[in-house]
Amino acid sequence: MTPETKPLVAGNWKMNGLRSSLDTLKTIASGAAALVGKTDMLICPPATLLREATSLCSRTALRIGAQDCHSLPSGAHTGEISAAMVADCGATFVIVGHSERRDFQSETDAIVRSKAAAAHAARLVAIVCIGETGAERQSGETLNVLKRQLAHSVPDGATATNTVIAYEPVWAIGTGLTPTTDDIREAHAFMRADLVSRFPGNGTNMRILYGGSVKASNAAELMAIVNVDGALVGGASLKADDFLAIAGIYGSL
Ligand SMILES: O=C(CO)COP(=O)(O)O
Repeated sequence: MTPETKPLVAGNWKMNGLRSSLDTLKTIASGAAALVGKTDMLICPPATLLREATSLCSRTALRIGAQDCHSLPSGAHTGEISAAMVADCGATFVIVGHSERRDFQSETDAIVRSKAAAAHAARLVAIVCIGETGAERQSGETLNVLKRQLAHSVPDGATATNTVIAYEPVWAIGTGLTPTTDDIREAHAFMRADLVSRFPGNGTNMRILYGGSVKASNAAELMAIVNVDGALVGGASLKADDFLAIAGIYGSL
Protein backbone atom coordinates (compact mmCIF):
# COMPACT_ATOMS: atom_id res chain seq x y z
CA MET A 1 0.00 0.00 0.00
CA THR A 2 1.52 3.35 -0.97
CA PRO A 3 1.35 6.16 1.62
CA GLU A 4 -1.08 8.17 -0.45
CA THR A 5 -3.66 5.40 -0.63
CA LYS A 6 -3.96 5.37 3.18
CA PRO A 7 -5.98 8.03 4.95
CA LEU A 8 -4.10 10.97 6.45
CA VAL A 9 -5.34 12.41 9.73
CA ALA A 10 -3.61 15.74 10.29
CA GLY A 11 -3.82 18.10 13.23
CA ASN A 12 -3.32 21.85 12.86
CA TRP A 13 -2.52 23.35 16.23
CA LYS A 14 -2.69 26.92 14.83
CA MET A 15 -1.34 29.50 17.34
CA ASN A 16 -1.62 27.10 20.26
CA GLY A 17 1.05 25.17 22.12
CA LEU A 18 3.92 25.87 24.49
CA ARG A 19 6.74 23.50 25.36
CA SER A 20 4.46 21.99 28.00
CA SER A 21 2.23 20.82 25.11
CA LEU A 22 4.94 18.42 24.02
CA ASP A 23 3.43 15.94 26.47
CA THR A 24 0.31 15.92 24.30
CA LEU A 25 2.51 15.22 21.29
CA LYS A 26 4.19 12.32 23.09
CA THR A 27 0.81 10.78 23.89
CA ILE A 28 -0.32 11.15 20.27
CA ALA A 29 2.96 9.64 19.04
CA SER A 30 2.49 6.62 21.34
CA GLY A 31 -1.05 6.13 20.05
CA ALA A 32 0.13 6.38 16.43
CA ALA A 33 1.99 3.08 16.80
CA ALA A 34 -1.30 1.16 16.85
CA LEU A 35 -2.39 2.73 13.55
CA VAL A 36 0.69 2.05 11.44
CA GLY A 37 -0.37 0.69 8.06
CA LYS A 38 -3.96 1.87 8.62
CA THR A 39 -3.70 5.63 8.63
CA ASP A 40 -0.93 8.22 8.43
CA MET A 41 -0.88 10.74 11.25
CA LEU A 42 0.53 14.24 11.27
CA ILE A 43 0.65 17.12 13.73
CA CYS A 44 1.51 20.66 12.66
CA PRO A 45 2.57 22.50 15.83
CA PRO A 46 3.60 26.16 15.90
CA ALA A 47 7.04 26.90 14.40
CA THR A 48 8.55 27.40 17.86
CA LEU A 49 7.97 23.72 18.65
CA LEU A 50 8.94 22.23 15.28
CA ARG A 51 12.50 21.19 16.10
CA GLU A 52 11.66 19.70 19.47
CA ALA A 53 8.63 17.96 17.97
CA THR A 54 10.64 16.29 15.21
CA SER A 55 13.25 15.12 17.72
CA LEU A 56 10.58 13.69 19.99
CA CYS A 57 8.80 11.91 17.14
CA SER A 58 11.82 10.76 15.13
CA ARG A 59 11.37 7.09 16.03
CA THR A 60 7.58 7.13 15.97
CA ALA A 61 4.94 6.91 13.24
CA LEU A 62 3.74 10.46 13.93
CA ARG A 63 4.86 12.90 11.24
CA ILE A 64 5.48 16.56 11.93
CA GLY A 65 4.66 19.51 9.67
CA ALA A 66 4.71 23.30 9.68
CA GLN A 67 1.67 25.55 9.32
CA ASP A 68 3.13 27.83 6.66
CA CYS A 69 6.33 28.67 4.79
CA HIS A 70 7.63 31.54 2.66
CA SER A 71 7.91 31.13 -1.10
CA LEU A 72 11.60 32.16 -1.21
CA PRO A 73 14.48 30.03 0.07
CA SER A 74 16.14 32.84 2.07
CA GLY A 75 16.50 36.60 2.21
CA ALA A 76 15.38 39.84 3.84
CA HIS A 77 11.94 38.73 5.06
CA THR A 78 11.90 39.42 8.79
CA GLY A 79 9.85 36.94 10.76
CA GLU A 80 9.35 34.52 7.89
CA ILE A 81 10.37 30.85 7.67
CA SER A 82 11.42 29.21 4.40
CA ALA A 83 10.48 25.71 3.27
CA ALA A 84 14.17 24.76 3.48
CA MET A 85 14.15 25.83 7.15
CA VAL A 86 11.09 23.70 7.80
CA ALA A 87 12.80 20.72 6.17
CA ASP A 88 16.00 21.48 8.10
CA CYS A 89 13.97 21.07 11.32
CA GLY A 90 13.13 17.54 10.23
CA ALA A 91 9.52 18.29 9.33
CA THR A 92 8.13 16.59 6.24
CA PHE A 93 4.85 18.44 5.59
CA VAL A 94 3.74 22.06 5.42
CA ILE A 95 0.24 23.53 5.28
CA VAL A 96 -0.14 26.35 2.73
CA GLY A 97 -3.10 28.59 1.98
CA HIS A 98 -5.07 28.00 5.16
CA SER A 99 -8.15 30.23 5.02
CA GLU A 100 -6.98 32.08 8.14
CA ARG A 101 -3.85 33.13 6.26
CA ARG A 102 -5.79 33.89 3.07
CA ASP A 103 -8.03 36.10 5.20
CA PHE A 104 -5.76 37.72 7.85
CA GLN A 105 -2.53 37.79 5.81
CA SER A 106 -4.29 38.49 2.48
CA GLU A 107 -2.71 35.48 0.79
CA THR A 108 -3.83 35.09 -2.81
CA ASP A 109 -4.00 31.92 -4.88
CA ALA A 110 -0.76 32.99 -6.61
CA ILE A 111 1.04 33.32 -3.26
CA VAL A 112 -0.29 29.96 -2.12
CA ARG A 113 0.86 28.33 -5.36
CA SER A 114 4.37 29.75 -4.98
CA LYS A 115 4.53 28.50 -1.38
CA ALA A 116 3.46 25.02 -2.47
CA ALA A 117 6.12 25.06 -5.21
CA ALA A 118 8.72 26.12 -2.60
CA ALA A 119 7.59 23.24 -0.40
CA HIS A 120 8.07 20.82 -3.29
CA ALA A 121 11.54 22.22 -4.01
CA ALA A 122 12.44 21.54 -0.36
CA ARG A 123 11.04 18.00 -0.66
CA LEU A 124 8.16 18.72 1.68
CA VAL A 125 4.61 17.51 1.16
CA ALA A 126 2.40 20.59 0.64
CA ILE A 127 -1.09 20.50 2.13
CA VAL A 128 -2.91 23.03 -0.03
CA CYS A 129 -6.05 24.37 1.65
CA ILE A 130 -9.06 25.53 -0.32
CA GLY A 131 -12.71 26.17 0.54
CA GLU A 132 -15.61 28.54 0.07
CA THR A 133 -16.84 31.22 2.47
CA GLY A 134 -20.36 31.18 3.86
CA ALA A 135 -21.39 33.94 1.44
CA GLU A 136 -19.99 32.01 -1.53
CA ARG A 137 -21.93 28.92 -0.47
CA GLN A 138 -25.13 30.97 -0.03
CA SER A 139 -24.79 32.30 -3.55
CA GLY A 140 -24.26 28.85 -5.05
CA GLU A 141 -20.63 29.55 -5.93
CA THR A 142 -18.97 26.67 -4.03
CA LEU A 143 -17.86 24.54 -6.98
CA ASN A 144 -16.69 27.58 -8.97
CA VAL A 145 -14.58 28.69 -6.00
CA LEU A 146 -13.06 25.22 -5.65
CA LYS A 147 -12.30 25.09 -9.38
CA ARG A 148 -10.61 28.49 -9.28
CA GLN A 149 -8.61 27.72 -6.14
CA LEU A 150 -7.46 24.34 -7.43
CA ALA A 151 -6.42 25.85 -10.77
CA HIS A 152 -4.47 28.73 -9.23
CA SER A 153 -3.22 27.44 -5.84
CA VAL A 154 -1.90 24.02 -6.89
CA PRO A 155 1.40 24.20 -8.83
CA ASP A 156 2.02 22.22 -12.02
CA GLY A 157 4.56 19.94 -10.32
CA ALA A 158 1.98 18.50 -7.92
CA THR A 159 1.94 14.72 -7.57
CA ALA A 160 0.06 12.27 -5.37
CA THR A 161 3.22 12.00 -3.27
CA ASN A 162 4.14 15.65 -2.77
CA THR A 163 0.67 17.20 -2.49
CA VAL A 164 -2.42 16.82 -0.35
CA ILE A 165 -5.56 18.90 -0.91
CA ALA A 166 -7.49 20.01 2.18
CA TYR A 167 -11.08 21.11 1.56
CA GLU A 168 -12.05 23.34 4.45
CA PRO A 169 -15.28 25.30 4.02
CA VAL A 170 -14.44 28.57 5.81
CA TRP A 171 -17.82 28.70 7.51
CA ALA A 172 -17.29 25.21 9.00
CA ILE A 173 -14.00 26.05 10.74
CA GLY A 174 -14.34 26.28 14.51
CA THR A 175 -18.12 26.66 14.32
CA GLY A 176 -19.39 23.14 14.97
CA LEU A 177 -21.12 23.33 11.58
CA THR A 178 -20.37 20.96 8.70
CA PRO A 179 -21.81 20.67 5.19
CA THR A 180 -24.28 17.84 4.65
CA THR A 181 -22.90 14.46 3.63
CA ASP A 182 -24.29 15.03 0.13
CA ASP A 183 -22.61 18.43 -0.14
CA ILE A 184 -19.24 17.01 0.93
CA ARG A 185 -19.64 14.08 -1.49
CA GLU A 186 -20.42 16.50 -4.33
CA ALA A 187 -17.48 18.79 -3.50
CA HIS A 188 -14.97 15.94 -3.19
CA ALA A 189 -16.17 14.24 -6.39
CA PHE A 190 -15.82 17.57 -8.18
CA MET A 191 -12.28 18.09 -6.86
CA ARG A 192 -11.32 14.50 -7.75
CA ALA A 193 -12.52 14.92 -11.34
CA ASP A 194 -10.64 18.21 -11.61
CA LEU A 195 -7.40 16.69 -10.27
CA VAL A 196 -7.68 13.60 -12.50
CA SER A 197 -8.09 15.74 -15.59
CA ARG A 198 -5.22 18.09 -14.74
CA PHE A 199 -2.81 15.50 -13.28
CA PRO A 200 -3.31 12.25 -15.23
CA GLY A 201 -1.70 9.41 -13.30
CA ASN A 202 -1.58 11.38 -10.04
CA GLY A 203 -5.04 12.87 -9.58
CA THR A 204 -6.64 9.54 -8.69
CA ASN A 205 -4.41 8.99 -5.67
CA MET A 206 -3.85 12.58 -4.53
CA ARG A 207 -5.34 12.72 -1.06
CA ILE A 208 -8.25 15.09 -0.50
CA LEU A 209 -8.85 15.79 3.19
CA TYR A 210 -11.98 17.29 4.68
CA GLY A 211 -11.52 19.90 7.42
CA GLY A 212 -13.91 22.02 9.47
CA SER A 213 -15.36 20.95 12.83
CA VAL A 214 -14.14 17.35 12.55
CA LYS A 215 -14.71 15.58 15.86
CA ALA A 216 -14.80 11.97 17.07
CA SER A 217 -18.62 12.18 16.91
CA ASN A 218 -18.75 12.94 13.16
CA ALA A 219 -15.51 11.29 11.96
CA ALA A 220 -17.09 7.99 10.92
CA GLU A 221 -19.76 9.69 8.83
CA LEU A 222 -17.21 11.98 7.16
CA MET A 223 -14.68 9.24 6.43
CA ALA A 224 -17.36 7.02 4.85
CA ILE A 225 -17.86 9.59 2.08
CA VAL A 226 -16.25 8.58 -1.23
CA ASN A 227 -13.13 10.64 -2.05
CA VAL A 228 -12.67 11.80 1.56
CA ASP A 229 -9.14 10.56 2.17
CA GLY A 230 -8.60 11.89 5.67
CA ALA A 231 -9.12 14.92 7.88
CA LEU A 232 -7.49 18.21 8.76
CA VAL A 233 -8.42 18.75 12.38
CA GLY A 234 -8.11 22.03 14.31
CA GLY A 235 -9.54 22.27 17.82
CA ALA A 236 -9.88 18.52 18.38
CA SER A 237 -6.17 17.99 17.66
CA LEU A 238 -5.17 19.90 20.79
CA LYS A 239 -6.29 17.05 23.05
CA ALA A 240 -4.51 13.72 22.58
CA ASP A 241 -7.58 11.62 23.40
CA ASP A 242 -9.80 13.48 20.95
CA PHE A 243 -7.25 13.35 18.13
CA LEU A 244 -6.46 9.67 18.72
CA ALA A 245 -10.18 8.86 18.72
CA ILE A 246 -10.56 10.53 15.32
CA ALA A 247 -7.46 8.80 13.90
CA GLY A 248 -8.69 5.47 15.26
CA ILE A 249 -11.98 5.87 13.41
CA TYR A 250 -10.24 6.75 10.12
CA GLY A 251 -7.84 3.85 10.59
CA SER A 252 -10.65 1.35 11.14
CA LEU A 253 -12.59 2.05 7.96
O1 LIG B 1 -9.04 25.00 10.36
C1 LIG B 1 -9.08 23.82 10.65
C2 LIG B 1 -7.91 22.94 10.45
O2 LIG B 1 -6.96 23.52 9.63
C3 LIG B 1 -10.29 23.22 11.23
O3 LIG B 1 -10.46 23.72 12.51
P1 LIG B 1 -11.59 23.08 13.48
O4 LIG B 1 -11.38 21.59 13.44
O5 LIG B 1 -11.29 23.68 14.83
O6 LIG B 1 -12.91 23.47 12.91
